[in-house]
Amino acid sequence: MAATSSAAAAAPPPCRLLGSGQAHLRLPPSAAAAAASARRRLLLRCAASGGNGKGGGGDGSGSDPVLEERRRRRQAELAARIASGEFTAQGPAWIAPLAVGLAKLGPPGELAAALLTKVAGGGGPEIPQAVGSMSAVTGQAFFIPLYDLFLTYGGIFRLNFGPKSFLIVSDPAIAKHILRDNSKAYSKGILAEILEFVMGTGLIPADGEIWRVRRRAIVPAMHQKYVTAMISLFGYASDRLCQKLDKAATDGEDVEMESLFSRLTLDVIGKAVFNYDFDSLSYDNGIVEAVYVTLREAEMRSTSPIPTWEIPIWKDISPRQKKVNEALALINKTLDELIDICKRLVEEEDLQFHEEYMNEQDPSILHFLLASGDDVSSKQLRDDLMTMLIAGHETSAAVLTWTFYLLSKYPNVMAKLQDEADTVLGDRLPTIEDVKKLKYTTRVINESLRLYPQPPVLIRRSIEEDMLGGYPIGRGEDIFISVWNLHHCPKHWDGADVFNPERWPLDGPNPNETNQNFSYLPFGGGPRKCVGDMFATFETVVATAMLVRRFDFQMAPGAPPVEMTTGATIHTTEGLKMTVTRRTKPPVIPNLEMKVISDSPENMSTTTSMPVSAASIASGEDQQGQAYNTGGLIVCLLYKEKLSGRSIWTTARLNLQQGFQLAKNVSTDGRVMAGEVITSAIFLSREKFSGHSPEMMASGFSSISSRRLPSMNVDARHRKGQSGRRGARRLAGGILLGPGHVAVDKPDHPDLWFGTEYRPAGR
Ligand code: HEM
Repeated sequence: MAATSSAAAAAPPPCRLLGSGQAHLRLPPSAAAAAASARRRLLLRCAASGGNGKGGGGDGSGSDPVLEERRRRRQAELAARIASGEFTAQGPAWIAPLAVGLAKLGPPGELAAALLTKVAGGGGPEIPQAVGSMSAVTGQAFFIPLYDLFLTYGGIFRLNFGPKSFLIVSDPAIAKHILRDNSKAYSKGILAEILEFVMGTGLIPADGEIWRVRRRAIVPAMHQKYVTAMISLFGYASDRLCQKLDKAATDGEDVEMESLFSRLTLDVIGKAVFNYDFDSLSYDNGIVEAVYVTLREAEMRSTSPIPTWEIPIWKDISPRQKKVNEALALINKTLDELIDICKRLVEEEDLQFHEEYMNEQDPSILHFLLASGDDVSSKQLRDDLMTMLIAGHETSAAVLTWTFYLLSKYPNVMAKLQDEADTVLGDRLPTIEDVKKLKYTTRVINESLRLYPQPPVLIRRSIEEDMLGGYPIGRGEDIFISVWNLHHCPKHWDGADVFNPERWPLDGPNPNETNQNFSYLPFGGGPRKCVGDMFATFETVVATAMLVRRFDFQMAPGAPPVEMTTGATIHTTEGLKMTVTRRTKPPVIPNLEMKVISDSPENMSTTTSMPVSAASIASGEDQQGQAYNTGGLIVCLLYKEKLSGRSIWTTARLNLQQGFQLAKNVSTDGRVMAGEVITSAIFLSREKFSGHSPEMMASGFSSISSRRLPSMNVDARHRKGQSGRRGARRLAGGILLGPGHVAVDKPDHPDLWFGTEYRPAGR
């Protein structure tokens, strides 16, 4: 996103950007009382607790009471301090910072400050002023206290922090004026300063002519055909994450979802922007580490009280800065190499450039830019790529993190979501048509972005004089447009703090800043609106649908409380630790005619037709024994019903050779040649291999793995009290060897089950 950008920017530092300082000024008693009572009524549960479950959306299944209490206390304290007038300044805008400066000079200065405030207090209408205090913002994300101040001071007020002063905008009409109607009067200000070291003059920080030229070059690269091509990239990347979660579910390990989402979106954006596979879900290589070092630095700079990176000698000797410089050098080198490779590809290809130009093998934005003949320096190209990498990475990761947090709190939303994913996706990787049908999933993302906007604040600086909300403002004003406040404003939203995807009708338009008249700004608005809005929406919808289709997600027992902090976007303070369990649906057990082959190799070709159903294996001790006696190989077949698209499980008992034979018949796209079977998984009972030579087993396994049998994801549980997963292990080709009993899941045998799921070959 502009996210980072915005984010970093967006997350102006409680310290460096806001400085420090203390105020002591008055709010008229009646106004203070009214504000306090409004706050009591409207007290926002802006904590990560996910709302109170009222309203159409969730059931509000509980948040941490200790956390809630701490939050309530903090807010009540702040509310009381605001009501006491502690934060209220009077007089013209320049007075408070100057008065604070004078007061620091000792008693004479204090006297001068008091006089100044008194004399200046009698002017015309002035922007309401609040004076920030460090103690009000420490220990929580900086945008949270701004919400209470907004309820007191209104849609525009000035916040003075020591010598610094900011205009805080929470009014949709003023936001529209700044972002859209008079956008040329505003630059990115502080944001550009903070991000210069990593984004240079990339699209997010750039202003003026550079921004105009680069935006005109980059926007066309994200055309409809490109975004459609990205859907399969989102699907594959999400599938990789599913595989990781499969393993965690099998191993019974909890997972930290925030970092996994960060990796998922890094993998996506690397391919999408410059065709580089970070594969960060699999490895932590140098370049992945370098990207994270750089991101952390951007966050640190946006929240640090002292800009140590600007101190002449220190910046050259500090180990931290050295590491950052090395990371940047590695990223730049990698980008230069990718640019060179791409240039060669463009020279060699004989595709004609046109509006919807796209190289199928490399649909990246970089490829489009080079093919378009974009006449730009390597440095500018690197700045643009780096900007999009950061913009498209952190925002999407944050959206997924908070969406899954909310889903864990609202199980009824989760159930609806899973229903939609089952119906629309079945076992397939999503297509663009599927994504359009995932309407409820899209509403969940829309609503998640309302409650947790990424970034929570947009930053601007006035470069001309202007009128905001009826108040004149001068040049050089630093402005924070609080998207958080706009999205939580109790006047605009019913149940503002409730996660309620139903507030957005399924058959209505996709909510955006235009149809919500700037009360909803998930992707900004006006000429600087996010260029990746459709990309990001599809990405998060695909990932969400694919994950919830396969897994249930709950907060892990003993997980640290989920609280917000600001980096480039809204982060959790201690991660999002979740327990992931595979969804086990009671299998529909058909009485299908299955071929059961005799145990002896001579009779391999002789097939006996007899009815075999899952129940015949799972329903009793005798039959289980029988299953093992046939040769120890149970093949699970997943049928895809042609008409309904529903999956049906059944099993057949086969001997080893038969199993291998079947595996060989699985084509590389996962379909068994003959019939409707789309995948298979083979489970073996180790003890039962005794009758087969090691050579035969080895050749069987290698033939399976060379066919890339798609049964890579296998869950097996063994009968309670037996060796369990300790004895189970994977072999080549995803075959699970387990010493225990294996049987098909069955509602009346919840402790006996196994399953596998369809994967396209090679995934
Ligand atoms: C859910 C994910 C995303 C969110 C919430 C998001 C949000 C935003 C917002 C709010 C802005 C406006 C910033 C401002 O006005 O200061 C923005 C700008 C931008 N975003 Fe995104 N973004 C997301 C994903 C992406 C992706 C995937 C890309 C690239 C592929 C991207 C590229 C950009 C760029 C280049 C800008 C700057 C546009 C300009 O200044 O002309 N964003 N984003």
